[in-house]
Amino acid sequence: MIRYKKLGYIALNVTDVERSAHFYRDMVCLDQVGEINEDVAFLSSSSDYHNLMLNKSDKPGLKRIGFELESTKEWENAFELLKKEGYDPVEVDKEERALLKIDKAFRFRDPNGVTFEFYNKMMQRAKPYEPSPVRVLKLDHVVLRVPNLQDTVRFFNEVLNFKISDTRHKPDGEMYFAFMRCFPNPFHHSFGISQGDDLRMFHIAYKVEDINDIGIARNRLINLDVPVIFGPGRHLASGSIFMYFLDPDGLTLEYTQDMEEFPEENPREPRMLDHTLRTTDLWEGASDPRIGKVGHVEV
Ligand SMILES: CC(C)C(=O)/C=C/C(C(=O)O)=C(/O)C(=O)O
Ligand SMILES: [Fe+2]
Repeated sequence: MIRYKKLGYIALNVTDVERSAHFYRDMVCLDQVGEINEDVAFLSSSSDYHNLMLNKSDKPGLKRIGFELESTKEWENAFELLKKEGYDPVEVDKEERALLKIDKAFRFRDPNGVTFEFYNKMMQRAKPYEPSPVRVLKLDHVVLRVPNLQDTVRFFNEVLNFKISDTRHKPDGEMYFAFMRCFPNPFHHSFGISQGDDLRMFHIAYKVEDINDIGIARNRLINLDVPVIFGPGRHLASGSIFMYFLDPDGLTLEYTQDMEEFPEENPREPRMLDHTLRTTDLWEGASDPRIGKVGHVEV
C-alpha cells in the first residue's frame, strides 16, 4: 500500500502570472522563489523549494496536484503498482524535474482525467521561511468537485491508499463530500472531493498559525478590496477555523487553522455528517455564491 509524506505542491493556471505571483506573495504571504516571468512563477510556504507553481493560461484553475511520497522506495513501489493497475504512470523528464527542483517524479491521471504527480523529494531552501504578517505554516489541502464521487473516492481509497476521515450526506443518505488523508500523514484532509455537475477545482487551503493570523489576514484583504467570501467560521468536520477569499482570477483560497490529526494506528472511524449549514460552519455564517465558481481543471 502506498505511503505518503504530504500534499507537496499545486500547479495552478492563471491568466496573468505576474499579477498572481504578487498576490500570492504580498497578500497570501508566501515566499517568491526565483524570478517571475510571464509564463511561470514559483512560491513556497515551507523549506521546500516551492509548494505553488503558477502557469500562464487563459483558463484559470488547476493544472496538476503533486504529492510527496514517504521515501524513494515508496515512490518506486507506487510506480509499479499504478503500472500494474493500468494507470500508465509516465516519468517526468530531466529538464522538467530540474525546473521543479524534484529528484524523481511520475504523472498519471485519476478517473476524472486530473493529473497527479508523485515525487520522492524536492530541493530544500537554504533561507528559512519566515512568513509575515500572516504566519502561513504550510500548503494544507485541495478540494475538487467531480461528476462521479463514488468512483473517485473508491480510486483514492482502494488504489492510492488515501483514508476517509469523514463523509457528508444529503437527507436521502447519498454521500456528496469525502474528506481524505494521504496515509500516514495525520491531517484530517489534504484532499477533499465533492459531488458536482462538472469537474472543477473548489479551493486550495493554507494552514496558518492561529486565529490572530486569520484576523490580520481578513483586515488586510478587506482593506485592499480582495473579496472575503465566507468566514471566519468553524468547520465541524476537521474542527478547523476557516476563512475563504478570492485570488485575482476568482479562484477560491482558504486559510485554515487547527485541523484534527489522526494516529497511524487505531484511528477513529469516519463519521457520516449531515448537509446542514451548522456542519459546514458551526458559527452559521453566510457563504457567497462566488465560492468555487472559477476553477477550470486542465485534462
Ligand atoms: C463545504 C464542506 C462540505 C465542508 O464541510 C468543508 C469542511 C472543511 C473542513 O472541515 O476543514 C474544509 O476544509 C473544506 O472543504 O473547505
Ligand atoms: Fe477547505
